[in-house]
Amino acid sequence: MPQRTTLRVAVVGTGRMGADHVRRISEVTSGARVSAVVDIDAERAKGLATGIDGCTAYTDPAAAMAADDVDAVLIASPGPAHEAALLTAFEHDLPVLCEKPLTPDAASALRVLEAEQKLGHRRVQVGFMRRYDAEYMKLKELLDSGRLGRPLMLHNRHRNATLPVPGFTSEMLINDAVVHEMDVTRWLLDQEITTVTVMKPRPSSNAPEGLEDPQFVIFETDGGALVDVEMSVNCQFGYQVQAEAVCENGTARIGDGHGMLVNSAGQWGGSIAPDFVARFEDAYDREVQAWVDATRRGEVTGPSSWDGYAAAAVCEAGVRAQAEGGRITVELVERPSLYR
Ligand SMILES: NC(=O)C1=CN([C@@H]2O[C@H](COP(=O)(O)OP(=O)(O)OC[C@H]3O[C@@H](n4cnc5c(N)ncnc54)[C@H](O)[C@@H]3O)[C@@H](O)[C@H]2O)C=CC1
Ligand SMILES: O=C1[C@@H](O)[C@H](O)[C@@H](O)[C@H](O)[C@H]1O
Repeated sequence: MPQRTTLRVAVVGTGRMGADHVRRISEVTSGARVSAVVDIDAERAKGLATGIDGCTAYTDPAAAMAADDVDAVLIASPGPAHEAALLTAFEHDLPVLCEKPLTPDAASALRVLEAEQKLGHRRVQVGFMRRYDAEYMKLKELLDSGRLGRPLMLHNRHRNATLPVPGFTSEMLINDAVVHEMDVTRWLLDQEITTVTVMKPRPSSNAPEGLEDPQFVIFETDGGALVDVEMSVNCQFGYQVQAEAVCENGTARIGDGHGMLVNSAGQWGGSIAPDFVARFEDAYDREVQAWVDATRRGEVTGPSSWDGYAAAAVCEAGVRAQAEGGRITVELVERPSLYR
């Protein structure tokens, strides 16, 4: 299929992630440019648009998506605003890269699935960027090769130095953060998560009053694997994401560090990224490039709306497990043929 000319992208939401994606598309990604930025904060949108040739600032996502110079949409507004933006993009049959979460709950994610099915073709890539991280990709390749035998367990650690955003809640540890482990579990193992259990130690004294941090989350899968996630948003020392697969004939672990190991002044060691923007910079670059390349070929690849829905359903079970205790069963509808 012939490549389309430069893809003209509207970026909806220009906060931390949106502004970073605007920079990425303008300076790193090939084959695309930012033709519109949208933010309910007019000054923020105007400030960004001013520095980019041929870029218009909007406060209304629908107005941007109706513009003649918009071919595709990158949604980076907060989760609760995603459904409306996605449905508007579908009205214009525009391809979308939607930051995680697809939507904040399973019912709204199902509405998105239904609307996309009415179009008759996939339009959405969900921003589960770990699938584009070099280390996660290697782990996936190894597990798929079968060299280590069947995966039995996956141990994960997901640590943020400090609260990712002010006002972070105990539920957000699940919905906003562990949602990444839900996606990588489903993707790495190619299995659905069937139950969620959440256990909580005594909260860290670094956590603000009322925040249950850290939390220990356990998934069971329909392939018989057991997965644990230690989740913290107050670990203080840096941003650390690790995963260890325990298989029948061996184990494989990623996330132990990058770059140099230095011996100096009686110490040995490397450095730890300060935050997700630094740790996953390459993954975001690869994710956006993959989306642009696929869109220019007229294809949709990567995590689908189904993956977004499945993660939302696991999040719901996780939040119930937090509140009620015990093992909560994940309720999933049957996978529609569009996503098989
Ligand atoms: N993949 C990843 O590792 C990460 C993904 N995210 C996701 O990215 C999205 C954005 O998160 P942040 O950039 O951290 O949030 P943020 O709060 O920094 O920025 C959100 C921006 O959207 C604007 N906004 C709010 N409602 C809007 C609407 N209806 N239409 C247009 N603009 C609107 C706000 O004014 C703000 O400028 C979220 O879905 C979040 O979960 C965030 C951090 C990391
Ligand atoms: O998606 C992300 C944030 O929204 C979330 O708040 C962080 O905990 C995660 O580490 C990051 O990847």
